[in-house]
Amino acid sequence: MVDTKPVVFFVLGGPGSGKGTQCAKMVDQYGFAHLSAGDLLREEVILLFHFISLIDQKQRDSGSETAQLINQYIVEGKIVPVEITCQLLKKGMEKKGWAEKRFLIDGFPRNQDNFDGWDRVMGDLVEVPFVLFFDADEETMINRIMERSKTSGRNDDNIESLKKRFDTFKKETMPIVDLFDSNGKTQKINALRTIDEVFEDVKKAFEPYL
Ligand SMILES: Nc1ncnc2c1ncn2[C@@H]1O[C@H](COP(=O)(O)OP(=O)(O)O)[C@@H](O)[C@H]1O
Ligand SMILES: Nc1ccn([C@@H]2O[C@H](COP(=O)(O)OP(=O)(O)O)[C@@H](O)[C@H]2O)c(=O)n1
Ligand SMILES: [Mg+2]
Repeated sequence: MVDTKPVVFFVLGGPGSGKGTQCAKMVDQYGFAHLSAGDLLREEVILLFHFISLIDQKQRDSGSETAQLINQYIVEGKIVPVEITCQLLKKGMEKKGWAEKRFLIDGFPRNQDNFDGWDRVMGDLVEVPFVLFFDADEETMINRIMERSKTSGRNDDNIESLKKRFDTFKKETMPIVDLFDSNGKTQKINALRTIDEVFEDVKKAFEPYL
C-alpha cells in the first residue's frame, strides 16, 4: 500500500524570530500548508466570544470560560493546555486536506505537554522529518516584536508579556528543540539576516521535499 501519511515540519524559535514570515514564503512559493498554533488560538478566542450570544446558556458558559482561559495564557505568555491546541491543529489539518499536504506547524510543540499530547493523538498518523529552528538573540527579537506591535493588535506584543514569553521560551521550548536535536532532527537556521537571506537557508533545509 502507498504510504499517504501527511508530512509535518514543526517550526520553532523565539517570539519575533521570523517563524510566521518564513512559513508564509513557503506557502507562496511551494504550496506548503501553514498552521500557526498561536493564530489558531487567537482565532478560537474570537470565534468563541463572537458566537457566545447565539448559543444556549450551558454552552455559553463553557465557551466563554475557554476563551477567557486561552486569552489569559496568551497575555501571561504561558502555554495553553495541549488538549485545546492539538484539537485545533488536527481540525485545521483536516480542513486543508489531510493526506496530500506538506504541513508547516508553526509555534508547536512549545513544551513537554505539547510534545506528549501531540504524540498521543497524532504520533501514528503523520511523519515528522525535522524541526526547523530559527535562532536569534533576544535583543533582535525584542526590536522586531516592538516594531510589529505597532500594527499587530496583539495583546501580548508588549514588553510585559514579551518578557514572560521569553522566559517560557527558554525554560519550556528550548528543551524541546534540544530533544529533537539529540535525535538529529533539528535544522537550525540563523535568523539574524534579511528575510530573503534567511529564506535561502530555509529552502535548502526543505530541498528534498520541494
Ligand atoms: N529576517 C528578518 N529581518 C527583519 N525583520 C524580520 C525578519 N523576519 C521577520 N521580521 C519581522 O519581525 C516581526 C516578527 O516576525 P514574525 O514572522 O511574526 O515572527 P514570529 O512568528 O517568530 O513571532 C514581523 O514584523 C516581521 O515582519
Ligand atoms: N503551542 C502553542 C502556541 C502558542 N501558544 C500561545 O500563543 C502565544 C503566541 O504564540 P505565537 O506563536 O503566535 O507567537 P510568536 O512566537 O509567533 O510571536 C504564546 O505565547 C502562547 O501563549 C500556546 O499556548 N501554545
Ligand atoms: Mg508567529
